[in-house]
Amino acid sequence: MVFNYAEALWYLSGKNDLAFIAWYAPSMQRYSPDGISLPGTGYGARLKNFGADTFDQIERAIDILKNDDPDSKRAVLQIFSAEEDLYRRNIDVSCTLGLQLLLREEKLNMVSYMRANDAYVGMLNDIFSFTFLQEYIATRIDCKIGHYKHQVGSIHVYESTHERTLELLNSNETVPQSGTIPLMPVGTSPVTIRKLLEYESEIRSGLLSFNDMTNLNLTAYWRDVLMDLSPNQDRGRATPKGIRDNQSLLSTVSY
Ligand SMILES: O=c1ccn([C@H]2C[C@H](O)[C@@H](COP(=O)(O)O)O2)c(=O)[nH]1
Repeated sequence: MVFNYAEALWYLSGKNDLAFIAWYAPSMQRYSPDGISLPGTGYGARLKNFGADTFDQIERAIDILKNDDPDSKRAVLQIFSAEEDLYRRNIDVSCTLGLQLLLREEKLNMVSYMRANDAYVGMLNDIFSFTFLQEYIATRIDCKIGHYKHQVGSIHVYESTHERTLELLNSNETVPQSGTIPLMPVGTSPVTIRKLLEYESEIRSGLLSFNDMTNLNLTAYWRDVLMDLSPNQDRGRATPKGIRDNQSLLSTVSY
């Protein structure tokens, strides 16, 4: 879960720097072609700084659905770029083509379109971060969350995780369902996200300790997220977990 919140915030930072995400998951270094960035997997740069004009697609989608055309079929967050090097020499090509937002009956639905998804390692992370984004946008529009549809061209597992995948599928393990699911607080804004990102950077620099976090001027939900990111967090503590909710929202996951 720590990685999930870190990845979601990393996307909202609008950057694709390796330093941020590798702090939570050092294995991400493997996918960086230059040791500095993740040009394909760092979706935040595409979402919030698309192309030469560094266009913020998230703010545009919110503006369209809020102020231009709530019924729009055009609120698409484009991630994959035709300019990416698709040859094997490139180790980091975007797996997500784009995310579509559809506001219907006052609920915000999301459809994700992926060219490829690793069902064992990548899928849950992707579903977490995309539905987190869906919830963030719904909060900004001030509407309820609708369905989430996950569309994938090639969904697969690798030989290295094949055994573990089969074990998981054959086990009786179930996902614990909690009674109440905290929702992202009303009033969450770009200012909130900016503040969170500043605090997150202080966590990585060792300037913000777990104990300092109790005094931050943040709602309990966002304080819990930050506490989750802290290296000296209390791992037994209950935290807001969007992912539990996501499972019931999924309408299709296998193709
Ligand atoms: O957000 C992501 C990014 C990558 N991958 C996985 C899918 C593929 O298994 C692999 C990328 O392989 P290529 O198709 O780029 O070779 O990474 C995901 O599942 N989700």
